[in-house]
Order: sequence, then structure tokens, then C-alpha cells
Amino acid sequence: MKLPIQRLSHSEGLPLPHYATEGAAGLDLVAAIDADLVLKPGARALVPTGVAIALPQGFEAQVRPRSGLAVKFGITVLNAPGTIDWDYRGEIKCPIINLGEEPFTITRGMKIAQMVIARYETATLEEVNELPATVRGAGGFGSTGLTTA
Ligand SMILES: O=c1ccn([C@H]2C[C@H](O)[C@@H](COP(=O)(O)OP(=O)(O)OP(=O)(O)O)O2)c(=O)[nH]1
Ligand SMILES: [Mg+2]
Repeated sequence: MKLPIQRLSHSEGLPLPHYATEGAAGLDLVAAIDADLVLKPGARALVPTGVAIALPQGFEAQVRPRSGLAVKFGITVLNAPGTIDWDYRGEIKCPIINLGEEPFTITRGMKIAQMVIARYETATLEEVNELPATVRGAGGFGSTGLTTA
């Protein structure tokens, strides 16, 4: 699909979101910040990416963490997966949190998250008095146990 993307003034010189490999599902998003941003352990920040997009109706974009940042530094997307609505025309921003033990420095142009474009359905809700029965019923939250035995 073609995706209109707008570069905002503070993203000058930065790469547009891009797929790192031919088979990558997510477009890497970079930090469009002027000065280094130091996140202390437990701290969070809304990191601008310097771009806005125009998704087609029926599509969303999911802002997800990068596993490398999560595993090495405890850096993740606080609201993962973040939802970009198709009618949103503002700047894509990433709520980033440091769940690691060390301060983490975000630099301009650092790939801080990734964005997956996905189709979604909307539902027409129909209120009923009873739901169709299933074997699971209302069981959940570990009801099927920890092992297969
Ligand atoms: O990680 C995110 C999540 C959201 N957004 C933008 C795009 C999205 O379309 C809009 C609203 O997001 P969401 O619906 O998650 O937030 P809300 O708290 O429900 O705000 P609103 O009342 O504006 O819908 O904010 C981002 O830039 N990054
Ligand atoms: Mg909302």
C-alpha cells in the first residue's frame, strides 16, 4: 500500500520511518529530538518522531517496542501497542519508559520504536441477555493450568 507521510520541520536530516530488511513487519521510528534525552530508571518521556501519516480508512498503525532495546536496556513503549487511528493527522509520538536499572540516553535519530500497519474491524454491538455457551465458559486467568499434564 502507499502511505502518505509528512516530514515535520524538526525531522530535517533524519531518515523517514523505514523497514530495516525486506521482511521486516515494522517501520523503525526515530527520535526527532534536538538534545539528548536521559531517562532515569523508572522515568518516561513522550518522544517525537518528526512525522505524520495519513492511513487509509480501515487501517491502524501499532507503535511497538524494539526487542533489542527492551532486552539490553529495559526500554519499552509504555502503552504498547500504541494505536495510531486512521483519522489522526498529528505527529506520531512514542511514550517511552525505562524499566531498566541504568539511566538510558536517547539521541537524535536513534531508532526507538517500530510501527506496524494493520487492518482492523469495527463491530456493531448487539446487546443480548445471554451469550452462546462454550466449553471454556467464564474460565480464564490461568483456569487451564500451568502444564499440559
Ligand atoms: O503511541 C501512540 C498512541 C497514540 N498516538 C496518537 C495517535 C492516536 O490516533 C492518538 C490517540 O491515541 P489513543 O486513542 O491511544 O489516546 P487517547 O488517550 O484515547 O486519546 P484521544 O482521546 O485523543 O483518542 O494519539 C501516538 O502518536 N502514539
Ligand atoms: Mg482514543
